[in-house]
Amino acid sequence: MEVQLEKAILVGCGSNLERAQLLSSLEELSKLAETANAEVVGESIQYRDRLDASSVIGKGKVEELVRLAEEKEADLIIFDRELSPSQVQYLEQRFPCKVIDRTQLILDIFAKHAQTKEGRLQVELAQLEYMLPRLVGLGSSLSRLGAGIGTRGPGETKLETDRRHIRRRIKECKKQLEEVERHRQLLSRQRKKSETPQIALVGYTNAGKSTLLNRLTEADVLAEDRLFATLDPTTRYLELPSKRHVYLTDTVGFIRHLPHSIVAAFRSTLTQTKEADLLLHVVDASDPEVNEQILAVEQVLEELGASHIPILTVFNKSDLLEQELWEEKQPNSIHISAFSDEDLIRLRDRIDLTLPSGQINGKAVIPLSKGEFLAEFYRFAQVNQSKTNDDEHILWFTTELRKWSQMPQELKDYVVEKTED
Ligand SMILES: Nc1nc2c(ncn2[C@@H]2O[C@H](COP(=O)(O)OP(=O)(O)OP(=O)(O)O)[C@@H](O)[C@H]2O)c(=O)[nH]1
Ligand SMILES: [Mg+2]
Repeated sequence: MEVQLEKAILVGCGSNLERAQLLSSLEELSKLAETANAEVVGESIQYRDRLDASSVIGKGKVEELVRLAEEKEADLIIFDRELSPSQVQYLEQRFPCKVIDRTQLILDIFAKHAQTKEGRLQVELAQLEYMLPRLVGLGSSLSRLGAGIGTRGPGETKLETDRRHIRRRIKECKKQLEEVERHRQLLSRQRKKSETPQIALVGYTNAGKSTLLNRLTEADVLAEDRLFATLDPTTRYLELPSKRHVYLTDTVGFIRHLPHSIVAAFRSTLTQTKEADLLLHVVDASDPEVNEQILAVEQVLEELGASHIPILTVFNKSDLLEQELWEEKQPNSIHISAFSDEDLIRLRDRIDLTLPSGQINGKAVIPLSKGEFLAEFYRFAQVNQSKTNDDEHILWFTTELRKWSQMPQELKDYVVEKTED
């Protein structure tokens, strides 16, 4: 099927002092636009210290861009910042085509890529909440947008444009999400109960998180050179060199100015990040904007309440670098290429060393008739005190969490008390 590309003009705006950031952000916007099936036919940056309240870029610049839009037969103008409802209204009246902002573009991509029921509900909720205050007057601005980028909901649906229906749909989405979340919590509680440590892959979009999940666990997650390839979390079992088993979860990537509505809507998906025992922060070391990307990820982690979790920073794509620059600079970091088998061995070892290993203290009671389990028990725990009465052995023991997670269930069945620290 031939995909209809929409012609887009990108517009950046900000102080002259932020010139470098504005340029790189616009470049990123261009990648986002391509991911959303737009063809970029023009770009423009307006440097000004104070943004114009109604038009953002100033009336003269608007006129200039209107001419450019006509000349290039543009279908849409994309602003590289979030526009207020009144700004959208003002700009739409002037331009001969659609006007959307960075947030709307990201939401559009999310809608296109969401696969699971939960992912779709989360995106739709974020889109509708974003839309609601922007529908002004009797005729809605969204219906004026026509079709294409900015009007699509998840799963090829068209977004609701009627204000009353939107309110109703928001309620429905929230209700359904609560149900999905209850189910997710159940699963997560089961995982916690199994005492298997949880590791979450986090990082900027396109850093290589899914590639690493696939390479480490033989999962089959789509990994692609495009932004926001992954929206729905995938969890896989991984055995570390110490034979410890862990869960490894891959989830949605972050980006600069990640819309708040997205962070809010994806909160339940992202709780997996918050509950992890270790975060692998995957960084594309070959990206010139690597520092900004690290900062953006750290900001989102803070917003999620996950900044207290131990982090191992994985500088990925080292095969694209001429020299290794990072390892010495950052503590708790490792430099790898996801494509190198040797590097993956190093990474596994490093995860093993970094993953916190707590202790379990407990008491086990083993019947005399099950003597064979007694010897087994000594293999997995340090016995501090023991007592034998007429029909059972009573043991007080300490063991590392990593050994505990390897202890066979039939042995664990004899443990009658335990505490973790
Ligand atoms: N050269 C090189 N490319 C890599 C490496 N790791 C991943 N890639 C490529 O980077 C692109 C993005 O990889 P993904 O694994 O999809 O990235 P992601 O972090 O999951 O991205 P999102 O899901 O979009 O957030 C793909 O084209 C991968 O093949 C690496 O070590 N070296
Ligand atoms: Mg991915």
